[in-house]
Amino acid sequence: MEPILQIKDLTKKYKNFTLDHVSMEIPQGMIYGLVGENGAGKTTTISAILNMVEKNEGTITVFGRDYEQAEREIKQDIGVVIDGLGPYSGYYVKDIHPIMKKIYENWDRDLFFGYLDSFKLPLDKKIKDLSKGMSVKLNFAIALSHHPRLLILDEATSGLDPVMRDEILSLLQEFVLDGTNSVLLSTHITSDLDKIADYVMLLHEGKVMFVKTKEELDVDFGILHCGKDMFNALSDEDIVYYIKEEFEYRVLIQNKRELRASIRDLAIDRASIEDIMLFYIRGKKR
Ligand SMILES: Nc1ncnc2c1ncn2[C@@H]1O[C@H](COP(=O)(O)OP(=O)(O)OP(=O)(O)O)[C@@H](O)[C@H]1O
Repeated sequence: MEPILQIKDLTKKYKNFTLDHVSMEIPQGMIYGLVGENGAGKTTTISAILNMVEKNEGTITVFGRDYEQAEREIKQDIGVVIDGLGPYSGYYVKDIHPIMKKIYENWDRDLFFGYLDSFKLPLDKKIKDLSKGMSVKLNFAIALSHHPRLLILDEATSGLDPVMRDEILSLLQEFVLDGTNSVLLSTHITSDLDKIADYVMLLHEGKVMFVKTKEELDVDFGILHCGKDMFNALSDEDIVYYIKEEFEYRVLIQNKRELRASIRDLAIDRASIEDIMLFYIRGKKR
């Protein structure tokens, strides 16, 4: 099956920052999470995909077509939640329908009003008077109501309370359920990715630190707390990164299962995406 999105060697140079040869492939039916510290390059990646900033190098293929050459057609099949609804702030919620109908060939009136209803969004409220959560929900309703095949979200769930976030995460899982749609989302809230991501890419200072399936992260990685003797007994291949604390070593290990089988009574904790990210950014290589 053709990937929904394919990026090869995407490079964008700013004065003090380079997004450095980022490549990614999002298969159909997958949720792909982009994580990294502030300034890692997540928004730059998404902006370059959407041709909102000019890239220096690289190719971007969406639905099998070169993005630059077929941007108008491709955009008809992409739903985007990347910033607020600034340009529409003076409009009422109900005004969005006639505007979007002109933009999207597949705009689905019933679907849109269905979302407004299920999100309990008031039709007669001005967009600038919506709460943060309400405007995020409206943004999602807009992004989904033209039957896109790819959703691109930049920090879309930050600022939402846990109940609303959960609702949105369920919506995303539903969106990819038929196996043909995909989602690319960047977030600081790594626990969201623990819940729903199929793939995770960690960006650090413009570079890709890793791309792993969620299953690989769960099955391979673990955190071992140990003393010096045990640390010295580990092989270099087992240690991804380590952090030396005052009284112990904290070690991000890979090959969790093999290690458990070969060394008895080893206490290995589960590594969340946040743990893994911290080790990759703050940890040391042996
Ligand atoms: N227009 C610009 N001109 C110069 N530098 C820029 C520009 N836009 C972004 N940058 C720089 O690029 C780097 C990456 O920024 P980017 O917004 O992509 O990071 P991010 O991972 O999305 O961060 P955050 O999590 O804080 O949103 C930063 O150092 C930022 O200052």
